[in-house]
Amino acid sequence: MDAVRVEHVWKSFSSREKNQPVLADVSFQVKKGEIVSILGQSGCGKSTLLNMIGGFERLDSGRIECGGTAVERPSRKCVMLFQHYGLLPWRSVLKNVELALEELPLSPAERRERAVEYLRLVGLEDRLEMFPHQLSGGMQQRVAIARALSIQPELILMDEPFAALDTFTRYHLQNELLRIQSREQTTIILVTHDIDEAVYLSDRVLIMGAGPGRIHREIRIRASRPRDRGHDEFQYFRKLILEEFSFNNPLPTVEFSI
Ligand SMILES: Nc1ncnc2c1ncn2[C@@H]1O[C@H](COP(=O)(O)OP(=O)(O)OP(=O)(O)O)[C@@H](O)[C@H]1O
Repeated sequence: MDAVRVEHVWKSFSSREKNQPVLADVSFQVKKGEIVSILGQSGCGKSTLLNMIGGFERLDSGRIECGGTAVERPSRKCVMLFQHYGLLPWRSVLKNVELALEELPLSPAERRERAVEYLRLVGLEDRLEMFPHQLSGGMQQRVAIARALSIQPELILMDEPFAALDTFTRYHLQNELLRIQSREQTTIILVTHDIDEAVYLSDRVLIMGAGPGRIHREIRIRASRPRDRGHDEFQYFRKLILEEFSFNNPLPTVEFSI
């Protein structure tokens, strides 16, 4: 069974002056345990699509299913991870993760145990009592990842989760995410602007075009894991995606005509 089904989804936003079509007839499926990235230029509707899958935004028409059930509102089956970690500054690392578990049927001791287990997975077991402002950006995002995973969701939606981090921290966290994802077999849909990130993490990349947003190509990344960013295979997929956006070999601009 598909973990996520997006079927013929249309969406527009209306203001007093006009009706702006944002998504037109978007359909795709994601299998359980798959990592799918959505790439597209700014404003093509990627975040809107992610918000609709998460149940935060209504569709105009079409249907979205998560785990075989129509998505009508946010649910615990699916968590969202953003670029800005969304931690509560007045709660310790441990308490931030425990907070996410409060609605689950766990005793306080079990809640603590689960939070510590996931913080250990992201290498933060020695920072439990620290507050977010005492951590680096990469560590704060690790807390957010631990918090998202600790709920043991069926689906994680990520909206440019590593965009605010420096390259080395980003690479490190991408590896950690893959390691944990393969253990938990969590399904991930990731919105990113970073072509390398999409090739490194994904089983498939969906390329969106704008005006209104549509998926105009799907690229299956048939590269073995763990992936090597310097390998020809990696460069092949990178180039394929760059060509989709016409970033390779741009036409020379004529400066003077005589
Ligand atoms: N709540 C809203 N009300 C009105 N228009 C909106 C709303 N949310 C998004 N839009 C518009 O919908 C379009 C798509 O926005 P969206 O944020 O989904 O794009 P995006 O592809 O994620 O962009 P970016 O890559 O820059 O984050 C934009 O033109 C945006 O202005």
